[in-house]
Amino acid sequence: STGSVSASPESYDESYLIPVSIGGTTFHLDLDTGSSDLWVFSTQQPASQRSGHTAYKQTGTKKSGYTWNISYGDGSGAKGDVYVDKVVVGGVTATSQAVEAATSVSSSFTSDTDNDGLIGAAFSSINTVSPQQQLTFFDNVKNSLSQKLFAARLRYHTAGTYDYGYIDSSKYSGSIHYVPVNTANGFWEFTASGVSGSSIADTGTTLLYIPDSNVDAYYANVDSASYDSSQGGYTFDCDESLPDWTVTIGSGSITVPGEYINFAPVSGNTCFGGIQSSDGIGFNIFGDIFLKATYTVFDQTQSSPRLGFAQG
Ligand SMILES: Cc1nn(C)c(C)c1CC(=O)Nc1ccccn1
Repeated sequence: STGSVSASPESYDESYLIPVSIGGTTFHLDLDTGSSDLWVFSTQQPASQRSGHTAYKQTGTKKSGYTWNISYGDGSGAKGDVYVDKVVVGGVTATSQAVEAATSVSSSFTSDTDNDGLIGAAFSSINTVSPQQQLTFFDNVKNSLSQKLFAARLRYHTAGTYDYGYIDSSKYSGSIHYVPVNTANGFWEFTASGVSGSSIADTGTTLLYIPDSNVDAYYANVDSASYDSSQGGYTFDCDESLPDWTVTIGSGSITVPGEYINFAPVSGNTCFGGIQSSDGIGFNIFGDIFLKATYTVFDQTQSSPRLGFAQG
């Protein structure tokens, strides 16, 4: 089988949401290649915590005694209990998917009323369900796909797609360049030339986080840029045109247009940069600012997983 689903950006491309059918109800979830839990808002939460969200009404079978608790690097988090239900994404069906229903979520999730939860697409080795880890949607369906892969085509300020089971050559230019993936930490982890340390391809993270030295070198070419500790990153005049950022990954190179690196206004005519420091995180994060310039293939067709990057 194959499938494709639209990925619609929230304002400023803060995240990209896909429609997911769970037990016959449609939820709008953030497909996150940086985590491995499929969790949704649920009627088990206080009404005030889930106001404005589509909430799961336990249509599936409860897995008694199973719980989950996830914390994300930005300090957000959620927890709850576990059901098994039918999940459909872009026409691809997992008949018995672990659906993690929230009993509590942190404030940033409650306040983002477009987002009804996350569908993780990293490796199942970092799923947080206890006492038995559960499989991601992709792990559950990959054997039924024509090819064991999915591909992300996120776009700047407009809807993109996630393709399942096939590569759509109309969505990129040039060729796809593949690099090996280190799965030891459960992420789609790879090495990028000229960017020190390990990097992860993470659709669930908004910005592009790279080492200080690369960040400083980039903003040295932006006259109005400075590091603003009150905002927690580099800011600049919203009207200043920004340089492109190019990186070599394997035998290919990807260019992020400067326009994509103006993330959003933070106050008046001051804008927050899409490139920020990964120092303190432990790895670099190639989030949406980068991914929206690419067609990225999350590929398990070989004996070892690999990532493919092409210019979008
Ligand atoms: C790891 C990390 N450190 N820091 C500062 C950031 C922003 C991250 C990435 C992160 O938190 N991503 C995320 C957040 C919520 C849901 C899904 N993904």
